[in-house]
This record gives sequence, structure tokens and C-alpha cells, in this order.
Amino acid sequence: MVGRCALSPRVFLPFLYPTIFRVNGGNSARSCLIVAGARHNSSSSSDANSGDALVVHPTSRLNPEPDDFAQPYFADKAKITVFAGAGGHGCISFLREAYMEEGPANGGDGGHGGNVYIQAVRGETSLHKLTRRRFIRAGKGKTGQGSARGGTRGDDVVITVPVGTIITELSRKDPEAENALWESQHNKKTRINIRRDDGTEEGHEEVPEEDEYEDDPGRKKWMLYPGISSSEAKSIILPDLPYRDRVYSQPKSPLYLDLSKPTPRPILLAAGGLGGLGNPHFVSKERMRPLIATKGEEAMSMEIELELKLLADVGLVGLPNAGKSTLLRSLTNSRTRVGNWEFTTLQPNIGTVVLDNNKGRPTITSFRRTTDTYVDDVFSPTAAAKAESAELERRTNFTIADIPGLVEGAHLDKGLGMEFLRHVERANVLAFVIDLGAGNAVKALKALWSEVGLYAQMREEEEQKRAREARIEWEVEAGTDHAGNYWPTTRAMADYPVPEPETTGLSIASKPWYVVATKGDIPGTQDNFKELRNYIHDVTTGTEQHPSAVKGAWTKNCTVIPVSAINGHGVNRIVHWTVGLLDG
Ligand SMILES: Nc1nc2c(ncn2[C@@H]2O[C@H](COP(=O)(O)OP(=O)(O)OP(=O)(O)O)[C@@H](O)[C@H]2O)c(=O)[nH]1
Ligand SMILES: [Mg+2]
Repeated sequence: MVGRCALSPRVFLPFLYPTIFRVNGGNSARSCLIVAGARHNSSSSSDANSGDALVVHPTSRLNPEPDDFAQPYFADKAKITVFAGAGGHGCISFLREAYMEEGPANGGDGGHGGNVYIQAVRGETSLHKLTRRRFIRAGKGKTGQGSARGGTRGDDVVITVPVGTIITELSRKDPEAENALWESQHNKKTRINIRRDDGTEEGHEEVPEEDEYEDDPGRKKWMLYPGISSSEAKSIILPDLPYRDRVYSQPKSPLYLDLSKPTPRPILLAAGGLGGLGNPHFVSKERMRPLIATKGEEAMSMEIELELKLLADVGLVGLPNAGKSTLLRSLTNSRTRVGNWEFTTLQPNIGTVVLDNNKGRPTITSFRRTTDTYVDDVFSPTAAAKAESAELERRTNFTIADIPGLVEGAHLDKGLGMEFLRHVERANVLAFVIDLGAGNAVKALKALWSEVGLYAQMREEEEQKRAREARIEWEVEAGTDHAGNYWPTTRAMADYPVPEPETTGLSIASKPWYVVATKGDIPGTQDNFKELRNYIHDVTTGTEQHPSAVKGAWTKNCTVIPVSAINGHGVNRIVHWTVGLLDG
């Protein structure tokens, strides 16, 4: 993996050494700088500035006023409850015509309830639309009508989320599954009793007790003609509920979806209930005029948590006030907030670097691998991997995520780090932004890497815990043993030893990375830069270990790119270098 822009380790840019590039008393190199005493960076340490006049930059797009910014709505977490639509009831009705006293049954079936789907689409960047909606409901199926008119189907709902969203099921309520469980348990109970009595010549079926029968959810599924009396209702003989094929089956519990790619078709989250059957379904020789129909199925609901891990190509990692947002502005059209204080950025910003001249002519030639996966694949990662069809596509842009600054202990949730570190977790390339004017750059880089490394280990532990929990617990369905003893549905645990978790931190440390040494225009930062450059060189050659101290971390082609983001100097190198790393 080699960066496109092979930096000569000995090249220094004019803003780092203005004196070398000064022509005729330095007018040209210093033309962009106004020397005065008005504004200076609090971050620029006194030693860095010693002996030089303070540099003031005119207000511009790269050095905006603190209130000159655009703040898009953003949320990266949401908790919602989705309700599938209930099925409409079947109808009890009879044909009424002149001279026809007792017409045939003609009640229509109820419509099926609507489904709730989820789809990851490009273009969405936030979950803020969902945070305000606690409930999302699909439409109910309409009740059937007379003259054999079926009820209309409930409307489906498709929830669109940004690519990079993870959906975790917190709880679900599926009345139909509960009913089915009740029935299976009670049928089994009855069957066991028959078997026990089978020693005699004629085994008899045990009649369920009265109140147990009343609880039978199967009985509650019926609708009786409103015109019949209560005594008639009690004595009415109900047929067995007809077996019905499901149009959609509910996704398996617990649901976990990692939508790291756009889904070509929506994925089913909750299937709507089946519509009830109208009375013509129950016509028989004995029951010529059925006064019964079935109710529509009850709706299933599920509480889910959505977590967005932004999928940017490059993640900017830096201490607060390092100049990340200014760098993002200089590379993209972003209007993120810039200010000379810590934690100016409170939420991640994504900027897009355009690699063509907006007329289709590329300024840099780059290719990306495109992958297509299909709906069912998201449930089975191995199947997804197999089904992946990869082909090369010309890259016209790449995205950069600017996240709030990290402080020491960010992985322990200090500062704003922890909340936003997960956005870097998925970036393909990491760019460490180091302020050359804020003390020792090598120390700063090591501090940043150590936070990122610790965070990666923590995430790995979490992932392993989740995988362990998913593996060792399962449900044992109700049943009988060989002696005919009945047991109810129980949860079981594996009794084999679980392997010790191994956290390497490689999930992040194995990513390609580089350093952006910013604020190179601050006088007196050359030595700091030189030390950093030598250190990075040693890391690449293996003389120094990776700054995170993680074994096997990526050290293939580390580099440091000096820039002065506020002047837009040197930033083009970042674009070229990033493209080289992204293309691999
Ligand atoms: N001299 C100089 N100042 C810079 C440069 N880049 C940024 N600054 C200044 O540094 C200060 C902080 O810049 P930001 O871009 O807001 O820094 P940040 O890393 O996004 O800060 P947080 O969002 O708080 O983490 C601002 O006053 C910028 O004008 C640079 O290249 N040279
Ligand atoms: Mg910022």
C-alpha cells in the first residue's frame, strides 16, 4: 500500500521554513501573514512562539468567525418501538336478495396487517428523524365486508437509515407466538394423559378444565354473529382453527443487523398479522349458515435500538483544538464550526472530497470496489461474503469524518471521546491531526494512539461477550422425556468451557494511518516537526514500535504530512496520500 504522493522525507514546505523561501526580504512568503498582536492561538505554546511576532490570519473561509458555521441535525442513537399492523377481522354476512330468504354466506376476509421494514440507503447521514419518533406503526388490515369484499391490506412502513447503522432488538411482544406456545403446551399435556391411560383398551382424552378452556387463546380467535344470544354463544360448537400458511415469517429473535452496506431491498423487521377469515370458509354440511368468522391476528411489536457508526473513508483523530475542523474545511466544502477553544466540535461532521472537476473529468484517478449483497444475506454474514460480487468502480469522491477532540482517558468516557470514538472505528484510513504548536508532537501522537488502542480493545471485549452470550444460551422447547414426563420451555446453558477472550486492539491498529502535522505556519515549530518526522520514519523501518504498542499493527508506510490548514497549504498532499491508501 503506497501513498500516491511519495513524500521525500527531506522536503519541507515553505510555510514550515518561511525564511528559506523568502525572496527580497521575505515579502512573497509572508504575504499571506499579517504580523500583529491581535489574535493568537492559545494552543501555541510559548516555547514554540518564542522570539517571533504573533501571526494573525485574516478572516476567511478557513479562518471563519466563530458564528460562521452550519450545524446539521445529527443523532447517532435512537430507540424506537415498531408495531406491525394487526390483521383485519373476517366478516359474517349473508346474501340478501328479493325472494331469497336465506342467502348463502358471503362475508369477506379481513386484510393482512402492514409490515415494518428497514433499509440502509446512501444519502442519509443521521438518525435524528427517528429519535423524535418513539413509535412507528404499520397500517392495520381493514375488516372484510359483505358481498365477499375483502378488507384492504394495511400500509407497510419502510424505515430508512444511513449506511453504517446497527440494529439491536431489545424486546419483542408477539401475541401469536405466545398463543402458539400455549396451544403446543396444552395439546402436549392432553396427549401425555392419553398415553398414560393407554394401558386400558380405550384410552380417553382428558377434557380440559373449564377455566383452562376459557383461557384458550384459540377460542378468543373467533368472532360470533352479534345477533346471537349469550346462551347460544356458549353452546356454539367451534370448528378447529384452519391451518394457514404465513405470507411472511417473523425474523428470528434476537434480531441483530449490521447494515454496513446499502441494502438493495428493504429488510423485514416485523411482519403484519394475517387477516381473519370470513364466514364462507366455515360452511359445511352440518353448518349451512355459519355465524362465525375469525379475528385478524394481533400485531407484533418490537423495541429496537439503532446505533449509527458513520462510514467515512477517513477519520480525523486529534486532541481538542488541534485544527481538525479547519483541516476539514480546507479539504472539503464543509462549514463545520471552528473556534480557538477546546471542544468547538460537539458532534461528528462528514465532509466529501471531490475527485473530479464536477464535469465528470477526474482530477485524481482512483477506483473503489463495489459490493452487492441481497436481503437475506444480512442475516448470515458467511452467505453475504459468498454472494458478494466485487467489481471496480471509478471513485469520484471520498469522505472524511471530523470528530470531537479526544482527551486522555477518552476510552473511559472522559471528555466527549468515547461517545464518538466509534465513528473512527469504521473508517478505512485514520489521519492523526497533531498541532505542531502545542508541545511535543511525538508525545501527542502516542497519547492519541494509546486512547484509540485501548478503545479498540474495549470494543473487542464487548463483541466477544456478545458472541459468547449468543452461543451458550438457547431455548429448550417444551416436550416429554422417554418416561412421559412433561417439561416446560426452559433456557439452557452450554457446559463446555468458553475460550479465554483475546483482545488485541488490532481491529483499529491494523488500519492504514498517517499523521497530519498542522499549524506548520506557527514560527518555531520546525524542530518539533523534525522530531515527529524522524519518529515516524523509525516506526516504518521498525526501529520504533507502533505508537499504540499493539503487536502486528500497520506500520507499512507511515508518513507525516506538514500542512497549514488555515492557509490551505499542503492539504493537496493529504488528498493524494489518502487516495493511495484507499486504493490499496
Ligand atoms: N496558525 C494556525 N492556526 C490554525 C490552523 N488550523 C487551525 N488553526 C486554529 O486553531 C484553532 C482551533 O481550530 P479547530 O479547527 O476548531 O480545531 P479542532 O481540532 O476542530 O478543535 P475541537 O473541535 O475543539 O476539537 C482555531 O482558532 C483555528 O483558527 C493552522 O493551520 N494554523
Ligand atoms: Mg473541531
